[in-house]
Amino acid sequence: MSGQSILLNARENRGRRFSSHERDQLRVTGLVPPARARTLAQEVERLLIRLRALPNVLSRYEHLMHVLASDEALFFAAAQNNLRTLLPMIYTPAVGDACLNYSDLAIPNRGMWIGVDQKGRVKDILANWPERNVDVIVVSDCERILGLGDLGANGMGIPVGKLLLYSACGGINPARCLPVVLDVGCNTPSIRSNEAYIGLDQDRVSGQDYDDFVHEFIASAMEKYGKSTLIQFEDFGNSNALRLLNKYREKVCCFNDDIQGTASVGLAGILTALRIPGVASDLKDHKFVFLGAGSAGIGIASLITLALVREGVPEDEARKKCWFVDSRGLVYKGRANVSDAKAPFAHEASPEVQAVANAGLLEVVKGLKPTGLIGVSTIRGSFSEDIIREMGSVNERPIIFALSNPTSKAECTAEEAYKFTEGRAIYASGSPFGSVQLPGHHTHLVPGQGNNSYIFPGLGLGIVLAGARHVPESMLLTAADTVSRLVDEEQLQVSCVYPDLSSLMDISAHIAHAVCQEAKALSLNEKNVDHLDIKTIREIMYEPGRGQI
Ligand SMILES: NC(=O)c1ccc[n+]([C@@H]2O[C@H](COP(=O)([O-])OP(=O)(O)OC[C@H]3O[C@@H](n4cnc5c(N)ncnc54)[C@H](O)[C@@H]3O)[C@@H](O)[C@H]2O)c1
Ligand SMILES: O=C(O)C[C@H](O)C(=O)O
Ligand SMILES: [Mg+2]
Repeated sequence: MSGQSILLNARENRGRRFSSHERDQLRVTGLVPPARARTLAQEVERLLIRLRALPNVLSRYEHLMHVLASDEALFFAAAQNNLRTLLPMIYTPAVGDACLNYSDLAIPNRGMWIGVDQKGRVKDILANWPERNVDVIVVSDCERILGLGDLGANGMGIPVGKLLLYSACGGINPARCLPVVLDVGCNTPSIRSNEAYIGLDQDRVSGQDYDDFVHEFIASAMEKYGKSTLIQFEDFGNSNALRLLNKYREKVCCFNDDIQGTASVGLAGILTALRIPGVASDLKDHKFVFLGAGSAGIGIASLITLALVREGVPEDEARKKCWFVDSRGLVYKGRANVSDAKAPFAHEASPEVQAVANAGLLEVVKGLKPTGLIGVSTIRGSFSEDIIREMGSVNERPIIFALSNPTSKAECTAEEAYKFTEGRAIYASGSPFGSVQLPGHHTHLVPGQGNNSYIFPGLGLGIVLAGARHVPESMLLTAADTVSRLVDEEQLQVSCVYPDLSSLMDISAHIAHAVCQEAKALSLNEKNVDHLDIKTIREIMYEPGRGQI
């Protein structure tokens, strides 16, 4: 490799960090400025200063994508050592803005867009990806990007962002990550009317054509990269997400992050809340009302059910702990438009149910008196002051999770949840909110970020290390237990139900260890995991300037 090609290769390039000896050896002397070699820590500091000086979310996103494309070690060193600062710039909420504007961003291409017009040629197109080994593929058809809807090919920011977290939080080598958008069209006029739109200018395909295309992609990816490559389905629309998961979960090493990753992080937060004084300490004694009965809500409720079954509660009874309100109101047996996915959580039309069946969320909360309210509806403000106050009046410590992303879609803010419950709410949100100091309260309250980013990097790492053939639900359960266990007393004191975000690399090592053990217990591991204790896993995780997996 010539000196110039080293500098042009993001994986090799170390810019001004090459020592004078390396500069001579690699023949880059003269091609980088002559000042004395800088350290990675100095470069990270400089990058943070630069980011602070940039005027807005999109300029910071653009800048970071350029750093990523020119100096990967710098990007990931900055991210791993400054997760609290960098995550909101590359993931939710910034990635939402980035996707809305993707066609107009001045950023290098990253990932693969495979168009439905290329049906029959997917294998050949995949051959264009330069890497021979891929551990994780995150694939989206972009029909439901965060709570922003169908963004078509602009949704690439999501698979890219998820995989950046695989490396920054889960220590997967970035060279072994493949972001994919399956461009099956877009039904959002404002996205397609942009003359610079990067996707296919056509309506979404559906039905058999859609299924065949998705299948061709999965079969081609398996053929090229092997059966142990993990496929993460991300931000598919509601009509396809669960259907595709059920179709492939036993056949392919895959999971759906919005259903299963979310379920795991949701359950982790709930399990942690049980340890806070004033909250019933037994999961059996809880009742949850979900606003939104889509992938995320059904996913969380299904895993709560599994957690209760594990404690000996019969499945039917366990399901009764979860209630759903969707855009048509309370979900109950006999109501119109109760899909197969919602049906297991449709309650008998008892007088108690009928009394609130046609009322809004406030009446439902008044009637059912839930211990927890979980927002997965994409509707900002749907947890109104009245509703939050009602949760506060029926619970000493109400659990209020506003999980919709990005920030602009959160059902309520952290401040609203705390203010209207006099600081008693146990609050978490999908996108980050800062800590809150209520007047007259001496401790500040710290909202947890109930985001599947606590789960998928470690889950994926464990799956890759074990060479797991499938991803059974018990892995999601074990990941939830692990995250919950890692929440310390200090976090609980400030009402935070998740561990410190900046320790995500360590959290992922713990999850990966638990997942490897689970794979072994179920004989799903193609690889030996006996030597993989937490310390060993932590040591082999990708960290710039250190060993790589
Ligand atoms: N925090 C996380 O880790 C996480 C993970 C997954 C999804 N999410 C967020 O959750 C939201 C939902 O995601 P999803 O995958 O379930 O989407 P989805 O499209 O599958 O489901 C959305 C649900 O909301 C319901 N809804 C829409 N308007 C409503 C209204 N006015 N009142 C009540 N319900 C209404 C819909 O009927 C549907 O059931 C998104 O904003 C997404 O970003 C967060
Ligand atoms: O992407 C996120 O931040 C979480 C989740 O997968 C979502 O779709 O909202
Ligand atoms: Mg998602």
